[in-house]
Amino acid sequence: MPLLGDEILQRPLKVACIQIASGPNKAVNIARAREKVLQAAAGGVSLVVLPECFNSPYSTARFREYAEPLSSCPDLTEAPTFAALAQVAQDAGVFLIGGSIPECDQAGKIYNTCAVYSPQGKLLASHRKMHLFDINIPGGMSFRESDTLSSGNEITIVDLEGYGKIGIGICYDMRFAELSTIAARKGAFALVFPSAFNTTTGPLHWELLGRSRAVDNQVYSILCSQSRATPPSYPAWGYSMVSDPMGRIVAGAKESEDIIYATLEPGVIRESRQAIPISYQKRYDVYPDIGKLV
Ligand SMILES: NC(=O)CC(=O)C(=O)O
Repeated sequence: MPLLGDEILQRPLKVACIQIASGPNKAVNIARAREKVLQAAAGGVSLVVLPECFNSPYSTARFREYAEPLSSCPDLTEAPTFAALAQVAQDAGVFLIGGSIPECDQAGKIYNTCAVYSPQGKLLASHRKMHLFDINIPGGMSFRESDTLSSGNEITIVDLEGYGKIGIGICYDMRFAELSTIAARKGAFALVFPSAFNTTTGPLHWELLGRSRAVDNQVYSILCSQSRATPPSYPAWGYSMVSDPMGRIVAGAKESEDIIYATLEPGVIRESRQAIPISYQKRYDVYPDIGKLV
């Protein structure tokens, strides 16, 4: 893991995180996302992030209905959301982390997938949620993504040309520290999580996990949530946030619709790594080097 931030983040990067809620009308969800990406880009940003499941209700029963192929799918040929993401990345001239949407593969399986586009509208990478959100908190939140979704099997690191590399996870993926640590040890300067925590787990773990992943790895973390919706919709937590490598929240939203902005600075990564050089203090003689396990 490099000590100095300059090596991993080549120059300051202005990012925006769009906190919006999705509804049942897919075309409206796509149009709202486009409008907000263009609005954020007008603020001079180079990287824009959308939240998890922004083209559909966050509901296991509805995912198939909203799914689209990224390459091919037996019953579906149209991919209006992926096409709109590519187009708006190009129109806005930004790197776009396209939140996530249900993706259908050639076998007809559905994934919760984040597509990443270049400022020219080229698909740079896609991440399929690796850890499915299957929980049951009595009196709180119950959810079983595995009822309809399949899990991805790859850690996704994307090169944003001219800046450096970022690691991508989707929401529940942030609870699994290994994914973040592997991305950081492979040189990512930021970990980006399109998300939709909820009113049970959000107050307990959202900020804690966002700041922890940043501090563990001395990188920026970017958590981009859906905004709070009214019942019976999924009660997304909101509170999108950017944490710096010291765990300071440098941009944050409340629960309602918002766009937050932050500038990621190489010097902040460098200073945190010089001051607290944990990457050199790790005891790989005692525990295995996680970066060498992949
Ligand atoms: N929605 C998720 O994937 C995760 C979540 O809400 C949580 O971990 O809590």
